[in-house]
Amino acid sequence: MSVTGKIAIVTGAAHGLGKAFCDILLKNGAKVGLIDLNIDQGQKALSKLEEKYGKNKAMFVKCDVSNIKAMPESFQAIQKNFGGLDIVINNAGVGLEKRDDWEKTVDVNVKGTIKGTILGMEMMRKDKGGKGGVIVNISSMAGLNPTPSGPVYAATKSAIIMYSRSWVHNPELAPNGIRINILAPAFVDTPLFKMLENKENIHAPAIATLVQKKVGVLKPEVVAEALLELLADETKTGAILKIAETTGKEYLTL
Ligand SMILES: NC(=O)C1=CN([C@@H]2O[C@H](COP(=O)(O)OP(=O)(O)OC[C@H]3O[C@@H](n4cnc5c(N)ncnc54)[C@H](O)[C@@H]3O)[C@@H](O)[C@H]2O)C=CC1
Ligand SMILES: CCC(=O)/C=C/C=C\C[C@@H](O)/C=C/C=C/C=C\[C@@H](O)CCCC(=O)O
Repeated sequence: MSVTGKIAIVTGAAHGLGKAFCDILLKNGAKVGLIDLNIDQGQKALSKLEEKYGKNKAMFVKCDVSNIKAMPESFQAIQKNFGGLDIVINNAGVGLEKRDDWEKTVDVNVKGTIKGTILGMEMMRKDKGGKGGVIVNISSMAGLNPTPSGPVYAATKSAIIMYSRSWVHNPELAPNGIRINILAPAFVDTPLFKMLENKENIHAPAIATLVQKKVGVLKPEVVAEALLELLADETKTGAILKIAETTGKEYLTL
């Protein structure tokens, strides 16, 4: 499936990976709805993308994806504005771990991704008036391996993998034209990664440093190329694409 002419939603689009995903989608001729809870940074990201790719191809909608009651309105606003929906990237995620705010990590990473998947399926299913489409849920290598620096974060990223793959095994999905894939990057150079460099924010910082040396740090643009591959290859559903700077890309079978 070429993304040219397709309509996409990217959550957590103001910074880091989300912004890079919007960039590559627009570069390849898609229209993109950016969702983020940060209005200032969301508008800034939109302005930069408009400078590069022109007006009316992207829009920004403020939404906190941990507020699942607010999410339908944001998805519907994008669908209505562009006249359809073909691609959903559930990317918004946080790594709050050390303090009492760990519940936020569950709310954003798990509840936000689940609700985004439900909305994507409802809006794109052929038996509900959609044309079919593809959902990519952003997990992490931390969802595949024990991660002492962030047990809560790792649990949320594992949950994303099995939630997504469970839907793929539902016999209603393929006939309705819905594919769901999972992208599992190791460290990527984003504001979230910079937050991890402050050892106050993570458990077992010495282990985190060792792991980082082992897996390296990816550029967001490289991960965005991998996303494009998961979107474009129509044979891929239930795929888990792992990517790390030192070892490159690898499709996993669980
Ligand atoms: N940076 C890394 O090393 C890796 C990141 N990931 C995952 O990739 C995704 C993106 O991460 P980064 O770009 O690194 O993070 P980031 O912190 O640089 O950007 C995340 C964006 O999500 C937004 N956001 C946070 N909470 C939100 C909420 N409740 N509702 C809506 N928007 C919200 C933020 O405002 C920000 O714009 C996350 O799911 C993260 O877990 C996965 C593997 C590695
Ligand atoms: C504060 C909690 C936390 O750790 C948050 C992390 C947030 C983002 C970065 C994360 O998504 C990247 C993880 C990369 C992990 C890479 C490897 C691990 O899976 C452990 C591998 C262990 C080994 O090979 O020995």
